[in-house]
Amino acid sequence: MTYPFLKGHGTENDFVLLPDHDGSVHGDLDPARVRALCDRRAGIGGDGVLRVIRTAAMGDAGRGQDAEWFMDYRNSDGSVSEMCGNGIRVFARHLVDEGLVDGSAPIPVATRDGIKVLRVEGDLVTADMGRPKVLGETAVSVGEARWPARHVDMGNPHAVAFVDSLDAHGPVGPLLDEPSYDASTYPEGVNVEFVVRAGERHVAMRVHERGSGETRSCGTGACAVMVASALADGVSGPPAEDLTYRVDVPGGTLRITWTADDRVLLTGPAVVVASGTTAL
Ligand SMILES: N[C@@H](CCC[C@H](N)C(=O)O)C(=O)O
Repeated sequence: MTYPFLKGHGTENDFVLLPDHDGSVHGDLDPARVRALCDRRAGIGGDGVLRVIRTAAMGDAGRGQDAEWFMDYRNSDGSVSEMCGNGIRVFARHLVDEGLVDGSAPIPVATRDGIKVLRVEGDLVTADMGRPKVLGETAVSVGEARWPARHVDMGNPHAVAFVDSLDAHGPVGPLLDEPSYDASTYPEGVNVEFVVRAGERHVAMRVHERGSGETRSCGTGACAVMVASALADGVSGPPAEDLTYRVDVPGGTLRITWTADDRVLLTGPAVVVASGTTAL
């Protein structure tokens, strides 16, 4: 049996897309299948899988969400996450490319973190990620190095640590292993962002993603980093007027706006680069 797939990325955070509009093709999407699809040598390769399914076919997860399409996201280890900021931007690109939605209008997409609204403008896709939750201070460590970190929830959990250098030969290292974190703060695991200042309202980051390891970008992570940076810059909550930061990631650049009405907008490129069939 073979199945259609597509491959896309947002700032090199890459995904296998599985069209399964009525939910009849992939059943419960077994974690072993997700791992096989994401395998960079024996599979297609990706940081995660985006199942493209109608909300009506998602059962309880989609209940009460007034959006035709649902982004059913899995990390490359097969685990489920509530939200993926780059993934949902690639998802919207795919819906527009395939004529499944009107790309000239806002696009609502249901997720495990509720409905997100996207706008596609040329090469750029913006996701309204909703209200950030700033949940206090924590700490993360890599080997002997330990940093204070800001706990920010963007629908999924993040720990944002400001460091002196992102160099893989420095204390942050190559991030081959998961950083240590406080399991009582993050019982379901955490995405850890390491951040340096690059200029005014301009930062750079690396990320170790829960369920995927180090990736070249993380949209929700960039949003968490922007909020933590703005707070460190003296903003005490939702800004008086819209505030935009540039966030550089290894795979490109994202622009994050924290709006005066307390929403976070994530903007960057998103492309679908291949399609085919797979027997995996
Ligand atoms: N890469 C994503 C985040 C994917 C989910 C994350 N690994 C988690 O488990 O929460 C993004 O672009 O936001």
